Amino acid sequence: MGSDSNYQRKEVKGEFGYVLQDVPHFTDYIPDLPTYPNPLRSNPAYSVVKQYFVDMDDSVPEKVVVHKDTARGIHFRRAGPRQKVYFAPDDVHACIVTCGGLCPGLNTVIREIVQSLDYMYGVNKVLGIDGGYRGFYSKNTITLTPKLVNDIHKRGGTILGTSRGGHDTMKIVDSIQDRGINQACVYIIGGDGTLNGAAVIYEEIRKRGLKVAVVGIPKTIDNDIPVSVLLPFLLEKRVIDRSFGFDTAVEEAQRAINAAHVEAQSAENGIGVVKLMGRYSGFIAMYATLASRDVDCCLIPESPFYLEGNGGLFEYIEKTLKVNGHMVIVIAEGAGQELLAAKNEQDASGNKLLQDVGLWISQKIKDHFGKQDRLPITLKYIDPTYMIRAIPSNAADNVYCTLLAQSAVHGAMAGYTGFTSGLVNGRQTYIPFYRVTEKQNKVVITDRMWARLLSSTNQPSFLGPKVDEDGGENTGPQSVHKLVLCWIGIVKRNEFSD
Ligand SMILES: Nc1ncnc2c1ncn2[C@@H]1O[C@H](COP(=O)(O)OP(=O)(O)O)[C@@H](O)[C@H]1O
Ligand SMILES: O=P(O)(O)OC[C@H]1O[C@](O)(COP(=O)(O)O)[C@@H](O)[C@@H]1O
Ligand SMILES: [Mg+2]
Repeated sequence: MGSDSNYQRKEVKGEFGYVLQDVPHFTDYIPDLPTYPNPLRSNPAYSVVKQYFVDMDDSVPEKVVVHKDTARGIHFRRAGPRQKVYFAPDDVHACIVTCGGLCPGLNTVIREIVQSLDYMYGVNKVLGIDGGYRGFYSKNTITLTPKLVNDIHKRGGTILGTSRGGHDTMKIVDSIQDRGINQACVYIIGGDGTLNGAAVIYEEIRKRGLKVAVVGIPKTIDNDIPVSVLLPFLLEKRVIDRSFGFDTAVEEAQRAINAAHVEAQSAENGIGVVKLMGRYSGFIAMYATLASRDVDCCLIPESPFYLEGNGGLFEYIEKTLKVNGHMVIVIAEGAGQELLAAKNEQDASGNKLLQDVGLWISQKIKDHFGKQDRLPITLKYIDPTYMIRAIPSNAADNVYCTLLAQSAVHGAMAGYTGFTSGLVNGRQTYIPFYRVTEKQNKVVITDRMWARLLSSTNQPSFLGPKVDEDGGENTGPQSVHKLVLCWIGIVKRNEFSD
């Protein structure tokens, strides 16, 4: 195997097009480091488990669907404990920070990092950074012990607090140095913005030659973690299977959709509108729609829509009300923003501040059907936005958070740095920062999942009027089936989908 590593990227190439997109290691920039046997070797819980330690050559493929003549492709380092560690338990300090918006499971990740460090590696100097990145230099730290964090997974939010914007990389790295922490693991839990920040912190730490592992744990309720790869037809596919908290958020969204459905069903021409989170990516709306089966129309930022005319939303609403007598519309907060008056404002982190598209669309529907008593409708608007992210994580997310946190702890103790832990094709891996900072993950509307949704709701594609073979206009739900078949054809040819 040949290796071509540089400061930014560390790639190992093997036979048949094998590529390992490796993560940085202390030994890349600090010579002659001592190593220690992994304390897990004498831990009764692990010493009986055969092959508990991960083989150095284990890697996980980014793509599992392959053809017989395709190259082996990109791989990531498999996560898990190594035979040797680069920290002696008594020497190492750890700290944990949570940044950005809330997400179910933050407390579970904090709890598991603290407990894994102590129970598996004997590390008991763990500090919590208060209130996001700026807490490194503007607030007192919180001492975290297994006892203190024992019950926190039952609570929503983050016990450490969080914030957007306003951080200074130099001051953060200075504060790590000033505290006299010369051997440290910094666990940074956050979304796309946070991980961009973590990549810069890692670079500064490396520039200063510090033995400080910078480890990210990807958090985003929107599932927009930007790990993507360019594929044929310029389509993108995410690498991380899903982000923690997403499952919980989708489950909670069902409650709002159910309420909207009950309200709509109980009124003549009842319409329930539910707004869900998703600033740039409509994953929550898409999965909540697929899960609920009560939704007749799902609108997401990636798929532009229009209201009036053939194939438009109003026409579809009218048809659905005539056939079913009621309907439910789910709209992601970032959908249709181009139809609203531009605001051009940003939050402290530089994220676009959105207009309330739920209120806007509800009013538009009321105005349209109220015009000349066109169709008497009853519309109820439900906005559960913050409710779906302020709750504790469900069982599946709790398990997922535990694995992410344990993987992160194993990786840092083994001397890896500048990486995030992440589930790839069902396996825990270490992913270099540059893969999570290059792009934003979005619903691909030419992907099989969106086709499944269109087949399930039978909603229009909003791709504009289409002309039939016989020359007539063919718009709305009927043409969706053709579109779906066409997409499935593309998917089958390219196999980029799941
Ligand atoms: N492009 C960026 N480069 C460096 N740091 C960033 C960047 N975007 C955001 N940050 C920092 O990350 C933190 C959280 O970012 P934000 O976008 O609010 O949340 P999230 O990480 O959940 O996307 C903020 O403190 C902000 O200063
Ligand atoms: O917390 P705020 O500033 O109101 O932001 C709301 C935004 O936070 C989110 O819940 C998550 O965004 P982040 O992943 O950037 O934290 C978005 O869905 C939503 O648009
Ligand atoms: Mg974000």
